[in-house]
Parts: sequence; C-alpha cells; structure tokens
Amino acid sequence: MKKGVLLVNLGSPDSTEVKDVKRYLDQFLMDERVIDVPYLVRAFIVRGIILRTRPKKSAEAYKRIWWEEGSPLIVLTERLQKKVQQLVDIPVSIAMRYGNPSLEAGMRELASQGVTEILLVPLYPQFAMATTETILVLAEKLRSTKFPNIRFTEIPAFYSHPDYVRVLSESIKEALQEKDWNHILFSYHGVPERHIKKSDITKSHCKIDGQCCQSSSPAHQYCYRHQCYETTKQVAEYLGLKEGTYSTSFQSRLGRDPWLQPYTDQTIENMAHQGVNKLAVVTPAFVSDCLETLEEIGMEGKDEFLENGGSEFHLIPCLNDRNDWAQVLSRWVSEWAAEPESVTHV
Ligand SMILES: C=CC1=C(C)c2cc3[nH]c(cc4nc(cc5[nH]c(cc1n2)c(C)c5CCC(=O)O)C(CCC(=O)O)=C4C)c(C)c3C=C
Ligand SMILES: [Fe+2]
Repeated sequence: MKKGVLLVNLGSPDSTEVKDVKRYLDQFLMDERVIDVPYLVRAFIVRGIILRTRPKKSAEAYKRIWWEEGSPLIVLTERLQKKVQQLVDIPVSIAMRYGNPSLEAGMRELASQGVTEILLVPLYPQFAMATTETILVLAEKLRSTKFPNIRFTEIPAFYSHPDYVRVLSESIKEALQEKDWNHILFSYHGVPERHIKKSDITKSHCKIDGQCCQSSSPAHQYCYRHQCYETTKQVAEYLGLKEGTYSTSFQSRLGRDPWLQPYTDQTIENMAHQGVNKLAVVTPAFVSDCLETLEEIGMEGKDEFLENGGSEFHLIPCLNDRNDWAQVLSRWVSEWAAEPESVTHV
C-alpha cells in the first residue's frame, strides 16, 4: 500500500475573464452544501438571479488581486505543496474543490504514482458544511465511482491544534512587530446561521445565542462558530492579549438570510467610530490569501476603516507558504505515513 497526500483548497476561477468567473461561481454556488436549498430553487437563485450580475462584479474584484502567475489562492497552495513535498518522503499533490486542478485531477495524479492510500488535508482550520464537508463528500463519490482501489484518511479540523495555534500566533506576532495597533479583529468567513444548526449532531445544542459555543458539547466537533471562537481564544491566550483588545467577526455574507454575526464590515466601521484608530485584522478561516482577504479586507475593509476616521489598518497575511506552517503540515503527514494502518490523527 503506497501512501500520498492531497492538500485541498477552495479554488478560484481559471482567469479574471467574466466567463471563467461565471463558470466557477456556477460550480461553487450550485453545490448543495453551499446554497442548501432544493435543486430547482437553487438553480433559480443562482442561475436566475446571482449569475446575472455577480460574475462581472467579482471579475473586477479578482482583477484587483490577481498575480502574474495566477490566482493568489492557487499560487500560494502550489508553493505550500512544494515546501511540504521537500520535507516528506511520500507524494504530495494539490486539488481545488471548485475549478482547477480539480479533486479528480489531484486524485488521478496520486493514483498515477501508485498511491492507494491518501491523506486528505482540507485546508480549512474550522469545519463547515460549505467547505470541509463538501470536499469529503465529493472525494468519497470520486473514490467509489472512479478510484475504487484508493482508501482515504481525513485530517480533522485543526482549529485548536497546538501546532496550528502556535504558527498562527507567531505569524500575527511577526506581522505586528514593527506596527502600532490597539485592536486585533479576528475576521472569519461567515456562513448562514442555518448551516450551523444543520451541522448540529445533537440536533438541540446550537442556539446561536452567545452561550452555546462556550458550553461543552459533542456538537462542537462540527460547529463552525464554536471552532472560530475557540481559535480566537487560543491565539489570544498564546499571545497574552488583554480582554477588550481583540474581537471576532464574520465576513463575506451573501443573500438576505441571517449569517453569523457580528458582521466584519459593520464591526470595522463601528470600531473606527468608537475610537479604535489602529486596527489589525487577521483572517484565520483562510490558510491562503485570496479574494476574501486581499480584496474584501485588505482593500474594502481598509478603505471603510480609514474613511470613517481610523488612522492605521494592518492586514495580517494568512499562513500561506510560511516555513513553520509547511513544517507543521509535514510533521502531521510524516506521523500519519509512519502508521501501519490508516488512523485519523491530528
Ligand atoms: C472558511 C472558508 C469559507 C467558507 C466557510 C465559505 C462559505 C461560503 N462562501 C460563499 C460564497 C462565496 N465565497 C467566495 C469566495 C471565497 N470563499 C472562500 C472560503 C469560504 N467560503 C474563499 C477562500 C474564497 C476566495 C476564493 C478565491 O478565488 O480567492 C465567493 C466568490 C467571490 C465573490 O464573488 O465574492 C462567493 C460567491 C457562500 C455562499 C458560503 C457559505 C454558504
Ligand atoms: Fe466563500
């Protein structure tokens, strides 16, 4: 049995052309774990409403952050893969849940090297139905239909793993070393509130009332909100941040339904009004910088903050291809590779 690793990220359009952005958004938003309504309703919302106007707007936003080599998210995932590959003895490939390289292409690349046991690493610290779960479901579907000889082990959400907390905390410390700041905002990608309730395995714990995420529950294994707050808490402890000098918010909402709150855009504006004049923002739901960090926070969020009276705004880079992050991933991989049986570890 030969082992290999598949690092899986969200994905990006093939280019900033409107047609490519439209194709990507269609694949993304037609996923039943992203817009979780019956197919015909989803097709009406996505193809009848969102895709009529959003691709043009999103393409403009992608143009503002695109690199010569391509999408930052994909380029950074490739760079991370190269570093991890140098540190481990088994093949490491990457794949994207939407767009290219596809999950199928990533699995095929490993299979062509004789790999029959794959460690799936969804590059999301916190579990969500719209991210980790959709990767696992598609990977299993591909396995059963196209790669019947392959076995999977999945790396669990690592939102509170001491190695992850350490590298994230060190990255924040480093980014703010020479900077003046008086508040750190931990901004996580949002999800609709109903996603949290759907993922509640106890069917009764999640009330999204400010209390449930703090009390202990088996529901937390799949609770994105709990896991986000836990990441903030552990990083704050590691860095010795004082109460009141940091907070948590949720960005990038889509549509009219309630999403996790407080919303990042409103929080940034309020902070500027309330006299937080030097704001640092870290985005721990993303391990690679992307549209949502570089454009939504680094450009739109920054403008909003400065226009409303803030004086300094610092966007803390994601872990990207930091050496310490590549080392942590390679250690998790090596520990798994040394196991005789496929065992879920981290
Ligand atoms: C933690 C990671 C993410 C969660 C959770 C998530 C949920 C989620 N996203 C949308 C809709 C959009 N997201 C878009 C971009 C985008 N989302 C993530 C990550 C998570 N999404 C990333 C990394 C990116 C950037 C990709 C890149 O190429 O850089 C977009 C597209 C951009 C845009 O038009 O604004 C949409 C749309 C929903 C509906 C959702 C949960 C239900
Ligand atoms: Fe998203």
